Amino acid sequence: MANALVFIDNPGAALKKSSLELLTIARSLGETAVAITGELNDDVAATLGAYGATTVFQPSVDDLDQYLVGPKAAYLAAAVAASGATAVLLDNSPEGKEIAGRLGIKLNAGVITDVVGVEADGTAHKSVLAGSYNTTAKANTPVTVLSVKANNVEPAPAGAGAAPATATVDVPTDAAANSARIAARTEKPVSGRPDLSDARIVVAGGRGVDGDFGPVEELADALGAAVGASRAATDAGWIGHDAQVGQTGVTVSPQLYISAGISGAIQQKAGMQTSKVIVAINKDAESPVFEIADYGIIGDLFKVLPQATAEIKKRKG
Ligand SMILES: Cc1cc2nc3c(=O)[nH]c(=O)nc-3n(C[C@H](O)[C@H](O)[C@H](O)COP(=O)(O)OP(=O)(O)OC[C@H]3O[C@@H](n4cnc5c(N)ncnc54)[C@H](O)[C@@H]3O)c2cc1C
Repeated sequence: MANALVFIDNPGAALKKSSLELLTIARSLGETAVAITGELNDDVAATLGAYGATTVFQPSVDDLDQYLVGPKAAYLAAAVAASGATAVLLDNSPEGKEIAGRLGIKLNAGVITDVVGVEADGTAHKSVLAGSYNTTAKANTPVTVLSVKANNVEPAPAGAGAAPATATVDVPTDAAANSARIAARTEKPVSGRPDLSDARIVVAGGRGVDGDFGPVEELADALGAAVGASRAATDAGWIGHDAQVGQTGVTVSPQLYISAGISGAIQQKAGMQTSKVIVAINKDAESPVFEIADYGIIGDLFKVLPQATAEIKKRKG
C-alpha cells in the first residue's frame, strides 16, 4: 500500500522540477504512487522509478483535459482509493489548489495549501500572511491533501529504482456530469524561459520600468531566469498578466528574486516573500521593498540592470 500519492497533470516528455520536488517529499512519507493524466512515456516512467515511485496510475478515460478540474478531482479520489494513500501531494498552482479543495470535499480530507515543507509524519509547514509567518499544521483526517509550493526542497532521486508498475483507475462515469467543458484553447507563445512558478531565479519589473521590459528581460536571459512583474506593470499592458507575481498573480519561491522598479506593496510581497534571496533595485531609498530585501541597490534600474547583465555575461565568458 502506498503512503503518498503524487498527482502529475500531463507530465509530457520530461518531468518538471516541481514534480521531482513532490516526488522527493512523497518518498520521505513512505511508499510512493503517482497518478498522472495524459501519456506516460518511457523516459518519464524511468524518472518516476528513479524517484522511488512504485506504481503509476492512469485514468480509464482520455478526455479529462477537455474539462476544467472537476473530473480530475474525481479521478484522483479514485486513485487514492486504489492506492490506499494517506497523503496526496499536488503542485500549488491555482489548478492544483482547486483540485486539492475538491478532492478534500470528496474524501472528507484535511487540505493544507501553500505548503513549504512536510515532515515524515505528515505535519506540514506553510507560509501565511504574505509570507510574514510560517505555521505548522497537521490534518486529523485519515487522508491529508497537500498543495506544495515549488523550490522548497532539492529534488533527489532514490537511486537506480525499478520501473514502476502501471495500473488503470476507473474514472466514475458521472465525473464530468456537472463540469464545464473547455470550448477552445489558445497556445501560449513559447518564450524559451523557465516557468515563472518554478523558476530558480526570477527577475521582475514594476511601474519603474516605464513600459520598457528590455533591461529586465536581458538580465533574465543572462541568468536563465523567468520574467515576473508587478500588477502595475501588467495592468499597464507592458507585459502579459501571466507574468504577474503577487496575491492575485503567481506565487513564486525562487532561490533568487530580483525586483526592479517595484515598491513592494503587501499584495506583491504575498507572491514572492518566501524567495530565498531578494535583491531590490529602486531609486527611492525609502521604498518599502528594502524592508524585505536581503540586498538593496538604490539606483536607476536602467543603469543598474544593464551593468549587472554585462558583468554576468563577462563572467560566463
Ligand atoms: C486586491 C488587490 C490585489 C492586488 N494584487 C497584486 C498582485 O498580485 N501583484 C502586485 O504586484 N500588485 C498587486 N496589487 C497592487 C499593489 O497594491 C500595488 O499597487 C502594485 O504592486 C504596485 O506596483 P509597483 O510596485 O510596480 O508600482 P509602484 O508602487 O508605483 O512602485 C514603482 C516603484 O518603482 C520605483 N522606480 C521608478 N522608476 C525607477 C527607476 N528608473 N529605477 C528604479 N526604481 C524606479 C519607484 O521608486 C517605486 O518604488 C493588488 C492590489 C489590490 C487592491
